[in-house]
Amino acid sequence: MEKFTKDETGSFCSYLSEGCRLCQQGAKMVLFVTGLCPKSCFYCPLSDERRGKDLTFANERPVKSDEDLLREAGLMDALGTGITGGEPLLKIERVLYYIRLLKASFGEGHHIHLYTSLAPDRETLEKLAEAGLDEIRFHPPQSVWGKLMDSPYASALQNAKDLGIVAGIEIPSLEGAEKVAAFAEKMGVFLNLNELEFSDNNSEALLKNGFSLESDTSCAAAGSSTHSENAFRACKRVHFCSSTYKDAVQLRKRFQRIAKNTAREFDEITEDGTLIYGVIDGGDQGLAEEILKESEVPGELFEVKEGKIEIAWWVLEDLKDMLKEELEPSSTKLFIIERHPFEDGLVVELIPL
Ligand SMILES: C[S@@+](CC[C@H](N)C(=O)[O-])C[C@H]1O[C@@H](n2cnc3c(N)ncnc32)[C@H](O)[C@@H]1O
Ligand code: SF4
Repeated sequence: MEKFTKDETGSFCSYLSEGCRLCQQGAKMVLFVTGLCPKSCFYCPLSDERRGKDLTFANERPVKSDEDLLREAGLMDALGTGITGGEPLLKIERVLYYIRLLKASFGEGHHIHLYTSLAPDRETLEKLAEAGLDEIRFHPPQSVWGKLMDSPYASALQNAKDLGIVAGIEIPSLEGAEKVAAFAEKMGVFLNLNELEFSDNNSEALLKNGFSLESDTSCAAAGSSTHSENAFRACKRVHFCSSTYKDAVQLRKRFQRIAKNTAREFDEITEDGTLIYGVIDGGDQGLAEEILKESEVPGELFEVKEGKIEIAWWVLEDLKDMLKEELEPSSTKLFIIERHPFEDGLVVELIPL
């Protein structure tokens, strides 16, 4: 029997695919190809903004042109891309186009994996292999977990392997996972299990299906990890990715990569990969600029924007009394902000001065 030890986030594994390895470094861009999907998994985490809509995103950035995609990959210094959705294969031509574009722009070494809940035919897999797809992860619905050997997923996995695509199965960790593990073992492929997570959109369905939150501070569903422990015994190549791990490690590392590439001289990068800077907002901006000049604040420590000045937080702290006295009559606001490291990134904290 395989032995396993959990790390501090509750994850454990006996095998990590190359796609997972890069994801753990925060080096995988997430390419959401379309929000369209023919399945209706009760645990589907897609938001209303994406579900059922034919929209494309690179990480959180809407993709309207190739430049949007390439710019996002450049910003985070991506070493690879995970193609997801919705169901990416509903837009197969788009998927093939993006695989070719990414390989042509960043080299053959740019690692690309794809998620699908379908069992594509050989011809589709041939096209994907020709375009350069490195890894594919199948997500069969829970209703077929007990009869996978007789399902089209068996031939899809075999065809993918024969065509030189690294193949695996990726499912949420639910009852019956050990049957999928036995199937993965027979097929000689890896199995990724995701700790079942509550999201804004699936909470009601998860509660209805008998799940509850593991704790007040986590999105994980209680009991999900137990099914992975059973699966681990049935397959040599298993990875259980905990909800905490996704938040604590993957996202933080991706933010750190983006922050390193986008931070201005005066942005402080936090351990979480968020940025902290000061803002002089509204009011008499001309006077604000004058005060900064008179105070001999170096030009690289602030940036003048439409209706506001962004500035090193420590400079703003030093000058806040003077700025308040001079600018308050024109209703200027001073604050320090912490936000996710992209344009209009989510504000984590805002401290008025
Ligand atoms: C979000 S889906 C995206 C691609 C595609 N729609 C699919 O389901 O395969 C990627 C993986 O997320 C996992 N997943 C889906 N809903 C989940 C949930 N509520 N909690 C944890 N993992 C989930 C599934 O294992 C799936 O393979
Ligand atoms: S296959 Fe993926 S996108 Fe489609 S319903 Fe299931 S979880 Fe949602």
